[in-house]
Amino acid sequence: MVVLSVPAEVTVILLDIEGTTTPIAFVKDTLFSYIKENVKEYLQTHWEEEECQQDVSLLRKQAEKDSHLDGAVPIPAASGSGADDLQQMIQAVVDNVFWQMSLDRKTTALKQLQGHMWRAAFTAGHMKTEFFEDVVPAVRKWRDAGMKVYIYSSGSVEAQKLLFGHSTEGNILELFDGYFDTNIGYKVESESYRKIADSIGCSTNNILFLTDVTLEASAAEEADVHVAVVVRPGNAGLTDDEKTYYSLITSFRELCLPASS
Ligand SMILES: CSCCC(=O)C(=O)COP(=O)(O)O
Ligand SMILES: [Mg+2]
Repeated sequence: MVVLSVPAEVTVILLDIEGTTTPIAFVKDTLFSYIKENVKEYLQTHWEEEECQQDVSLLRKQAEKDSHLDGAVPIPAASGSGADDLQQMIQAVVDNVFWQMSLDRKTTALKQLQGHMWRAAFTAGHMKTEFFEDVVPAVRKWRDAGMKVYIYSSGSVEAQKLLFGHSTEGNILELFDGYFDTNIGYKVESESYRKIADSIGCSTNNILFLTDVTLEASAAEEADVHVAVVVRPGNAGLTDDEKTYYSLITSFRELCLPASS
């Protein structure tokens, strides 16, 4: 087995979800399919609720920012009160969600709605999160060795807690010291990693970030965070340059913690 030595200054391991702890196939075929199949009915059922109105309002603001993009789907401002107007509005939101998902956009607005929609499916036991088999044993081992373990995903913190609270391994929320999402900043922006370090109360070079996406790895590295790129079945391929440049792991078992941890 290839081993990657974790630098002695690392005290925090920061984990991405999709493509790192969890197969992309689970996210696409289960989580995202659920949204596509249920978004219209969800909006029709929950439209009058405060939480749903906040989600729609955030999506509308995002749609305004996106108006210059090719194929962007606008969401009209609430106007009349007729049933036809309501159905048109709901259809615009549905179309906007489908458009954003077709591009795998990671906007806070889309992720917030998705998190709220998954709540019913997870709490009813209709969905259980899948992890690569090495993930949970490794996280337990890291924690036993004194490491802090955090999650940083584009999925909302609320969604992250649903994922780790309802998994094929049971409720494993206790394994994590905290959760970050795009409210702290996008994963492709270096500043997000500085803010995460501030929030944890450590230096950026105390963090090792594991992700499948090299744009995220590059942003983290620019902030002086240690990174390793996770290569899993179903992940996007890497270029030869990326393979040479980044430390790669195919399993969390390949990480070797410093002796004092
Ligand atoms: C709670 S994560 C659900 C998956 C998701 O919505 C997503 O965008 C995954 O992004 P990641 O940053 O974990 O690659
Ligand atoms: Mg990922």
